[in-house]
Amino acid sequence: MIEVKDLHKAFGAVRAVNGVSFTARDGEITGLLGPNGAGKTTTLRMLYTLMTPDSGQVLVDGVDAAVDPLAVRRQLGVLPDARGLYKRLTATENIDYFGRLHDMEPGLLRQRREALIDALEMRDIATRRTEGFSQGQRVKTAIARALVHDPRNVLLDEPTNGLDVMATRAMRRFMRQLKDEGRCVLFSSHIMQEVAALCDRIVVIAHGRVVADEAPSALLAQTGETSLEDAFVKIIGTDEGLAA
Ligand SMILES: Nc1ncnc2c1ncn2[C@@H]1O[C@H](COP(=O)(O)OP(=O)(O)OP(=O)(O)O)[C@@H](O)[C@H]1O
Repeated sequence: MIEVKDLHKAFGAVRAVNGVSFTARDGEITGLLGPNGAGKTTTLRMLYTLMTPDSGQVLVDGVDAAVDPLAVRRQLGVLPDARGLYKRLTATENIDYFGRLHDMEPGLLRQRREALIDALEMRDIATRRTEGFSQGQRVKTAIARALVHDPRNVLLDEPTNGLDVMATRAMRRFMRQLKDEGRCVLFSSHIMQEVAALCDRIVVIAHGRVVADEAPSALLAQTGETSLEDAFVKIIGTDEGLAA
């Protein structure tokens, strides 16, 4: 479980994250939804301890990220916005390298890596160097690498960005599988459709603030709209929505 309490982060005069609080629960998919520049990536970066908040608190399975960042990283699997693969290494070597950084026992690492290669349908690219990989192939490799140590909590920054329809559908299936395994899955997106198709809970962020935090059905009821896209536009696009 991930608990975020009153996070703030400014870059000079830009208040990128301005008092964000929410909870992402185990066995659920939580979507962080907001327009470009809303503060999603900055929020996620603070959650995975890449960036220090100006104020506020992040708890991962009850562990405070400011107090024990290493313990928090062990509990997290992260697909960052910059996928950052080692291009001279094969997909398998990229995954194994992360497993070794997590001090995994070789037998367990092999078993877990092979299971992820199957689950992500990347057997055909497993022994290829990642240089020249397509967007979808890079995302799959980065996700396998992020999950090799079997984390309870999974953070994905725009996981379907740049993926085609088939790859997007496969990614959604995979995220549901993570949820069914009881993990806490938190991902960011600026695409309503994406969030609607997957989420148990939607946290809408605009201008660095949470403007809604509801189950999809409650979001519709709250806005009086019949489509989630209209609800999203209403929430972020009107003064009432922004003040909510
Ligand atoms: N390192 C930085 N230095 C200066 N400004 C930054 C930095 N990182 C983010 N910002 C600013 O903070 C605000 C929030 O950015 P952030 O990347 O968190 O948004 P986002 O919701 O992830 O957007 P997108 O959907 O476009 O990726 C933006 O105005 C952005 O320009």
